[in-house]
Amino acid sequence: MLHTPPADTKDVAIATSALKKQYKNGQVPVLKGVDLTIRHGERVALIGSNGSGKSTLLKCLIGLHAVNEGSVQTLGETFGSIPTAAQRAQLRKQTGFVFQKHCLVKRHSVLSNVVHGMLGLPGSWRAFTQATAPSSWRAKAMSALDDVNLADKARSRADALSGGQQQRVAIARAIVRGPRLIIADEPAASLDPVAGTEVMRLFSELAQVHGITLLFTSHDMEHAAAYSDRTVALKDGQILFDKASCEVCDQDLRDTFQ
Ligand SMILES: Nc1ncnc2c1ncn2[C@@H]1O[C@H](COP(=O)(O)OP(=O)(O)OP(=O)(O)O)[C@@H](O)[C@H]1O
Repeated sequence: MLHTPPADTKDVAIATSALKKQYKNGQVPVLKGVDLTIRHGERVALIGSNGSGKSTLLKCLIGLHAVNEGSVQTLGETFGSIPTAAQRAQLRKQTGFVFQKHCLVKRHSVLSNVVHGMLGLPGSWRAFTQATAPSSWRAKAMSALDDVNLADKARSRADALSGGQQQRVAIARAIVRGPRLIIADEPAASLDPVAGTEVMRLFSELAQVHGITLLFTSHDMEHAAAYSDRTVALKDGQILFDKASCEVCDQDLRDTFQ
């Protein structure tokens, strides 16, 4: 069952049409015609077996990978193969990324790591550390740290924090510029159950409070059910189902992972 696309395109955060992707060294296409529409403010979980193409799809949506056929529209930027440099800059400005490996600069302070979220903005060399950043950026970074309940750790070295805390810093770094979209690839995968649940809860709440569109991948079906409005399942390079997360049943999951 596929989700009905919104009638009004201004409601659309992400839309793909017959998206196909095959890696140059790949034997078969990874994505074989994906039609996906996500409205602004939706929280969407992308699920599927290992190798089903979830990360590839995320990268195509933000222009990190070239698309072979079909088109992508992300935050109003429409592109075929890859976005232009100007489109990429627009996407970068409005999108926050969080990955399984949070990639913090270990020897920098927590606050500096959040200020790094400003990189890519005009004058962004000043985001190299919190010391060179304008006070308004430091204030935004402190506010983002407050959002993830880590304001008291601002001066700590990043590597002095636990894995779960470091992932919360990565979330603060992703939201510091006030993105319209957050793309998160298995954000809780390397965390213990308690820290993972806390990270997902924060993500979902922040997205809801700030009206951010959230698209995340997960192998944890409890996370997908609890922290998204919609679940999209990928199988064999196509969407197997796309439905309200509260309607996903055991049979859907068996069909996805068998
Ligand atoms: N840069 C690349 N070059 C060539 N093949 C790739 C590349 N990235 C991914 N692939 C292949 O594309 C397929 C889909 O990979 P992808 O990482 O998108 O899947 P996934 O659903 O995110 O998997 P997982 O759940 O294991 O993270 C796999 O067969 C993978 O080997």
